[in-house]
Amino acid sequence: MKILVINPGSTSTKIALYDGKDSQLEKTVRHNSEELSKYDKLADQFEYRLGHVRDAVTEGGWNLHDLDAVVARGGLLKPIPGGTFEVNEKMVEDLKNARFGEHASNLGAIMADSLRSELNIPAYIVDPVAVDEFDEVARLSGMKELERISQSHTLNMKSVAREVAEEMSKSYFDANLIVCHLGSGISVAPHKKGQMVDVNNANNEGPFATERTGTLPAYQLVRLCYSGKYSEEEMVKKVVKEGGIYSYMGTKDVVLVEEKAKKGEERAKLVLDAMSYQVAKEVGAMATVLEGEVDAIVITGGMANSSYISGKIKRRVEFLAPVKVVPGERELEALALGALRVLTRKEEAQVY
Ligand SMILES: Nc1ncnc2c1ncn2[C@@H]1O[C@H](COP(=O)(O)OP(=O)(O)OP(=O)(O)O)[C@@H](O)[C@H]1O
Ligand SMILES: CCCC(=O)O
Repeated sequence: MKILVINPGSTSTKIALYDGKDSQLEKTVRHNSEELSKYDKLADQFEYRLGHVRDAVTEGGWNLHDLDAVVARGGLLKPIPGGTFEVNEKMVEDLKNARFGEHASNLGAIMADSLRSELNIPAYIVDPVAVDEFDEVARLSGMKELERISQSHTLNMKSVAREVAEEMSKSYFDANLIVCHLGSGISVAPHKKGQMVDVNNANNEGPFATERTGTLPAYQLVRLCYSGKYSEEEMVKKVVKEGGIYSYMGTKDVVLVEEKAKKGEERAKLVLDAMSYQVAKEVGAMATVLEGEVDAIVITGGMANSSYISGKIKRRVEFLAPVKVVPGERELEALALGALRVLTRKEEAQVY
């Protein structure tokens, strides 16, 4: 079964060709900001990025007409459960209109849909950012106008959680895990027997991350919004793109910050320690969601490559459960396997 995998990120498009479970090609196309700034809206980047996808297929020695299916990372959709979904008209309409917000992964299903109609093959998304498996009790924020929204690194978290559960000779659906994805944003989620029953919204709640503030002191935030110094757009940028490590250190390169900390720069060390401390606190909170029944705590994502950061978190949380570190992300593989489960009829595709 020949599967084309597309994972659009804010500054890159990752593409893979899978023959069954075997990866035949993995390619990351980096897009410079000058190129992307030509497009007003995210959805306008569609043709440009799809061109790169077509080139990658040729580069891999495949013909588009050889493909059995296309699968892409899904983005900000209406709240849906985890799993594999068929790309359909309603989904594409919501994404094109950014009905639930802008996110680079919104482009995934738009591109997959175009190839679906051109090649007459099935198109899927798997475990999108918008997966919502919240317990009702997790939805209340404390202000009736503001419901908590589930937005997280579901794809990588669920894929790594399946793998860790298997290592423990359990099914994902029998295990209780707390998964921390440490990337440009951070997600900390309790996975209770295969359901992500809570998670900090990785865009604006929980620990601060490379570029995001996470939860902020509400009253001070309100005052800053009304200070007259910033427009709404600027405030959103401060929270989502210019917060966290970037706000304190002026860089999003965590390797560089770690080097500075190692050379004795106090501020760099304090920032890394504070971020690790906040992640550990969030794990503690999520352990209460699982009522203390935690089989393992999993640390994954780009920053899990740092033994300094994962070590700091581990020290504070290992009293709760064994800690497993799975650095990096395996989103391309997770997408291919999600499509394959449906193509081999192990799972039924859900309808959006
Ligand atoms: N060896 C490393 N040591 C420390 N930090 C690292 C290392 N490798 C990558 N990182 C950091 O990991 C972060 C990127 O993680 P990742 O690749 O998971 O993020 P992303 O794909 O940009 O965003 P997200 O995971 O939020 O979708 C960057 O801040 C990067 O500096
Ligand atoms: C919103 C969480 C997912 C991401 O940051 O990419």
